[in-house]
Amino acid sequence: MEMEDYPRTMGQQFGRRSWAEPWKIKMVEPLRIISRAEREAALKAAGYNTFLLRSEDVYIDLLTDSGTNAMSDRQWAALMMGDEAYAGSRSFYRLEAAVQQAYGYRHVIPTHQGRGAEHLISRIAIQPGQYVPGNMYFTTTRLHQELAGGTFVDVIIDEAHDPLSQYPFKGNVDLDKLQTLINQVGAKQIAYISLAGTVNMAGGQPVSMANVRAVRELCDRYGIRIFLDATRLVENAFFIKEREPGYDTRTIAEIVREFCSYTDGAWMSAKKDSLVNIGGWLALNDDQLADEARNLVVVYEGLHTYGGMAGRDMEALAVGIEESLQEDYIRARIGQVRYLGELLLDWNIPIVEPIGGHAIFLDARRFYPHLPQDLFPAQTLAAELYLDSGVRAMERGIASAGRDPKTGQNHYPKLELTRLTIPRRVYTQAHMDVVAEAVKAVYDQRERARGLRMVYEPRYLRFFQARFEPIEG
Ligand SMILES: Cc1ncc(COP(=O)(O)O)c(C=O)c1O
Ligand SMILES: N[C@@H](Cc1ccc(O)cc1)C(=O)O
Repeated sequence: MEMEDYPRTMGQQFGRRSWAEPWKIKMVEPLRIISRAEREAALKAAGYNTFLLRSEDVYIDLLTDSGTNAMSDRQWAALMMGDEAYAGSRSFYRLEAAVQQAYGYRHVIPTHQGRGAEHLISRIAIQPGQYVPGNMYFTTTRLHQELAGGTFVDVIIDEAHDPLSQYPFKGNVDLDKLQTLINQVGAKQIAYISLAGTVNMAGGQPVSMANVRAVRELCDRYGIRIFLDATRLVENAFFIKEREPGYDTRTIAEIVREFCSYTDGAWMSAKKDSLVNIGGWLALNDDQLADEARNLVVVYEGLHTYGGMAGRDMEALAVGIEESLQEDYIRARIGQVRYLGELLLDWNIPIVEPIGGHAIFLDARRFYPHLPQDLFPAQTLAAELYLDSGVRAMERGIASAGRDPKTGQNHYPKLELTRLTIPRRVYTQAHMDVVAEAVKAVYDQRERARGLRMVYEPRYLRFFQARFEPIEG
């Protein structure tokens, strides 16, 4: 299929007719915008790190799509049905069935959120000294792999590191890179393939079904397992349906099931695709590995029938899984992200293309070509955007990439991005217009930006708590 075949806007896809969200608003939460002088004070107090702002001081919050989703009336009703038994909660069995049905794995171990599950899978499936190839790093995923003694190796295709590449499946694994690693270290030294769909750090880019099938075939030749980060797999399935030959008549639910069938298990941050505010799980097909995970979960998360979630959380999650697979929901979800991205493209503002699933990623290298990466261009852009409009974004560049644990040297990622992440079912098209105009205003003053210097650097996941000061001049 040629790239020209893809509809650039949802509007084009449906001719001249507009689309709208498949829900109406039943409850509202007031927003507040503080003055420019107050924003300057708030940003300074936060060390120019948007993670350290108080949400009260934020107008439109595009920090993350994690746990920031609006639940449906059915989910709120489900909360009342939570069974808060310590052991054997009815709500767990309901969740277990929902995960088995939607994702197709045999064993389900609940966790408080995604990184709880990342911790478990890393502890049980990595031997110290082993390698973990994956389609681009994710911060928490890689850290847990490293803490378990593993070394992450990036085997994503080169296109993923190029914000301008229009390749439709920029999340794909490069089979040659994977084969080279196998040849170099030997299959026994590979713990598993860490596969994510979509790929968060690449711009929410999808993996094709053909690619996961090919990875499966390669791994079968060597007896290597594949574990999937299923956090945004529903969004990935939307892109497969839209772009991959043969999938346009398949349902999102069928695509999700087929994708998972090529993998041996998955971990999940349910705070994204599954439309809840907290929760996660680890799912495995192997009985012995599942026993180990079920044993370890009681050490770190809670009993194996709640894993850190309340019974009500598990009820809401079970409903959220079903809702996430509805076609009209996912079309509107991705459609809203595209709406914002296309406004920015119309103004020639540099973003990662094609537009991905959960966010618009501003390309800070092209936005601020005069700022070297050591002056934190993406962090600077997030700070400037907040100052201009009270819109909160997130750095996804050199600060997020952290340091090599062996050499202590900074990683210098090719992608230096500022992420405008869209919570699900929360903001309207008018909010997207305001955000686009705010980005435009910052773009119009781009020569004035001077960059930041890091003055406090925590040891783990530094971007969450690091503090910065502006470069004067
Ligand atoms: C792709 C991906 N994997 C894993 C995680 C970890 O999940 P959590 O934030 O729920 O711990 C996140 C978000 O943090 C994510 O975006
Ligand atoms: N996974 C969430 C929360 C998070 C943010 C940044 C991180 O590096 C880690 C976790 C997100 O992508 O928004």
